[in-house]
Amino acid sequence: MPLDLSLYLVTDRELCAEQGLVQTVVAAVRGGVTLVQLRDKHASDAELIDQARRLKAALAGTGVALIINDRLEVALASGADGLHIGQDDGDVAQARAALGPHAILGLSVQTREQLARLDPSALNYLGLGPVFATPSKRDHAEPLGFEGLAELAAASPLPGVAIGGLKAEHVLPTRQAGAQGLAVISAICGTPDPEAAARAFTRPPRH
Ligand SMILES: Cc1ncc(COP(=O)(O)OP(=O)(O)O)c(N)n1
Ligand SMILES: Cc1nc(C(=O)O)sc1CCOP(=O)(O)O
Ligand SMILES: [Mg+2]
Repeated sequence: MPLDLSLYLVTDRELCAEQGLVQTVVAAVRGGVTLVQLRDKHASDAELIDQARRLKAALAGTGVALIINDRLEVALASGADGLHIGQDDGDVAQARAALGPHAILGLSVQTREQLARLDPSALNYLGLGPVFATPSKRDHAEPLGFEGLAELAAASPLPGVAIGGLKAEHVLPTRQAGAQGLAVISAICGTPDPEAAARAFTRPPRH
């Protein structure tokens, strides 16, 4: 499955609940989402595997890959296309060994020191953030701003996707900072029209 980081939707249990997880994701993909991450901190493994399988079926034929947040066992059992882990979510080399060479593996990075320590050969992309403070992740690190994002992106040995408080109006500055794309939760999930919300990122208004 090709990796397109342009518009990366990260799901949220509560925000997707109103319209349904699968319906929200399908609408967002119609609007231009290029990659999807299933993120649910409260679901059991069994529940998450079921959600992942339903999402994978819904994404069939779209060319959009499905990534699982945090849980290697769920990624392996569900037939998802990959895994996203943070600095405290386990060992990158072990995850790569378990997933095999073709799966997508992403890692969150917040600092230059973390960048210097990582092994790029085991990874496909980096999540760089947060750009802004966000209520979607209560334990997030110190916001980078676009200046901090640009410093990380310039030093990154891998394609980076920016995350944290990003809205459609941030497409241009995010790209100018050197990120290949934007990862978002609340600007798409939980909006009345996830398709239109995604489209706003792919066709930002002219100034
Ligand atoms: C694309 C992307 N980037 C960063 C994160 C954050 O991962 P992590 O630091 O492990 O935090 P949680 O998402 O697990 O709370 C991400 N999920 N996706
Ligand atoms: C899941 C996540 N990770 C972050 C990081 O900085 O690593 S910020 C974040 C939440 C992003 O949600 P929203 O688009 O609603 O701000
Ligand atoms: Mg994590």
